[in-house]
Amino acid sequence: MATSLNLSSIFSSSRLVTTPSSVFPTRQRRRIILVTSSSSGGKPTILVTEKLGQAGIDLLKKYANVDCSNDLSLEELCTKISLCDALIVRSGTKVGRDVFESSRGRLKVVGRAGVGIDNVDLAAATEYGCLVVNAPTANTVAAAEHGIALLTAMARNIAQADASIKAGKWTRNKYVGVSLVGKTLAVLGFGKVGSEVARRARGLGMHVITHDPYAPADRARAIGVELVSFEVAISTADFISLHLPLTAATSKMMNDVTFSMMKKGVRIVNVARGGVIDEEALLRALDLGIVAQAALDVFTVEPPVKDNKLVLHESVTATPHLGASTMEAQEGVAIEVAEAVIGALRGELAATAVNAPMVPLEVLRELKPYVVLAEKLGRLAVQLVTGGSGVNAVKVTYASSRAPDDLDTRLLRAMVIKGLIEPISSVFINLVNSDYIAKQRGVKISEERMVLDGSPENPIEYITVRIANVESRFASALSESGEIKVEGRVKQGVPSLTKVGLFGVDVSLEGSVILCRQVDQPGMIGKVASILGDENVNVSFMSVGRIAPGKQAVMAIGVDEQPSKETLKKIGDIPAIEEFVFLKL
Ligand SMILES: NC(=O)C1=CN([C@@H]2O[C@H](COP(=O)(O)OP(=O)(O)OC[C@H]3O[C@@H](n4cnc5c(N)ncnc54)[C@H](O)[C@@H]3O)[C@@H](O)[C@H]2O)C=CC1
Ligand SMILES: O=C(O)C(=O)COP(=O)(O)O
Repeated sequence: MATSLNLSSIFSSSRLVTTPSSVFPTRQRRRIILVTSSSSGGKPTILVTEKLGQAGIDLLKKYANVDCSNDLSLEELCTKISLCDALIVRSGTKVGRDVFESSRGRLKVVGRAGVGIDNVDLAAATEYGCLVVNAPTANTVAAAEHGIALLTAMARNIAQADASIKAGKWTRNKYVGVSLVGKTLAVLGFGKVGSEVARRARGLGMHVITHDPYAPADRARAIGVELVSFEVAISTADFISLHLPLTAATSKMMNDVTFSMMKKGVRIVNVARGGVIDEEALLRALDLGIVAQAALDVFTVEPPVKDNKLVLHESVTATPHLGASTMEAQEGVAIEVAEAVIGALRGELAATAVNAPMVPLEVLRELKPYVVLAEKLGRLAVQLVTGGSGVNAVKVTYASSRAPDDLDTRLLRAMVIKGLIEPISSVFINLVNSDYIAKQRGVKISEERMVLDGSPENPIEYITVRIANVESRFASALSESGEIKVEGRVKQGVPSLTKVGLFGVDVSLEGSVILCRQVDQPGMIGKVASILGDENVNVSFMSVGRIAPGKQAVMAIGVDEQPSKETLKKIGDIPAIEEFVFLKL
């Protein structure tokens, strides 16, 4: 049975909502109350701390008192915020815990007029009951155009030549550039911005390849772009353009090791986030000539320090985070964020909300361990995907002896989506935006209810998550029909993994998991445990599921810490182990 989210009903009535511990930090779990008017009973007050398109300001003024105060110190911001119901920022205002604390409960919405919300402390926002919304689509083209502008300017030394001629020189030989036509461009991250960059680069006659394990292959094919592995992308490209979110997996993705795999003389563009590049390593690669040139719009620390060596480097073209700065994009994001902020102040739902799940407390209490289970199954399943076909068909099965009407699966569905998409994206997913995000990414989620006999005491017996039409980096995770399949139950309150592909296992879903397929034989548990023990990795549990004695078995090992690459290699080198995978929960 497919369940759709009727979000407006969740926001209506008393507007009492709560945050589940699995989704948002637990330091201060409290009920969030969204109210529709300012505490003074009159018009709400909205503080705008950075340049915002006039169309957005005009819209805000129709509904609220608008205070546009740029360049506030933290102290000034903290003083003003206690008099404001909403705050609108771009990337230059740090909205940390102290801001939420200082608001003393009055601040109800933070609007980010752009995509990245790394400058807003989401955990604190949620704890203080403050909704955060962003404007994820209106600056996509601007960022893509800036990427292309940097690519072409870099290849033809435009910035350097311009500085030279302005200094009274007429230097022609020094600024001979390189051509783009026929060259290979690797686009890393084939999301909204990356795909627009790819489309434009094709128009420049470039051969475009992309690495994004989660992007739909048909979208790439439609614009003549080849999806390849990370290694192929970085080692064959003449140009690399970064369009990834800054996540744990992408942080310093460009480092000494990855630079050493690149073609000598590669050229790099970064319009994503500074933290995706190890800036020290880039300096070394530039000085060694591995990287011939770089064009950077974003930096780990913004603004960069005055004598930042990258900014001053002759082979670097730098811009001060201008990706979204076109008249059109700024008007667009201003309208997008203004509508979302006004809607949220009115108590309506924002499709671009990045926090604030809303579920009645009674439902939440009962479903709490299943919420954790759903998210972790999604997280496990997506980590098993490999290859370029992309995640586009996910089926979630809830086996329950409850009558279908007696089980609200909206939160579970949202949490499966959260588990599937958050590890691979810059978006934050909750009950409000999960379906929107899944649809936007071309991920079709279907739900199925399996009605079991027996006592309806437990809301759910087990949940199965299947991803169709993908390859797996752990072949044993495939079901008979070729889908990645993971299944879990709540056992004595603890979410547990009970099936991987065709193999039954029994693993509580905490910490991380190593899955190994092996020839079923005695002594395997001991061998793996002793390798992990040698590195002081604490094993929390082990379980083996086999097809038949002496045949193949899947061993699941729960570990508290992430084992080193060397340790994982030692496990893989055990002769009886046919394949293995390390999964973070
Ligand atoms: N410089 C500027 O002014 C602007 C910068 N941005 C930044 O550009 C970046 C991309 O933004 P959007 O395209 O809107 O985001 P998006 O979420 O639409 O696309 C990101 C893509 O990266 C992929 N991805 C995630 N992890 C990956 C990995 N480890 N390897 C390969 N691919 C991976 C995702 O599957 C997704 O398709 C973000 O960092 C955003 O903050 C966006 C707008 C303006
Ligand atoms: O939207 C984004 O992610 C950006 O990086 C744009 O930042 P800005 O609004 O120009 O400060």
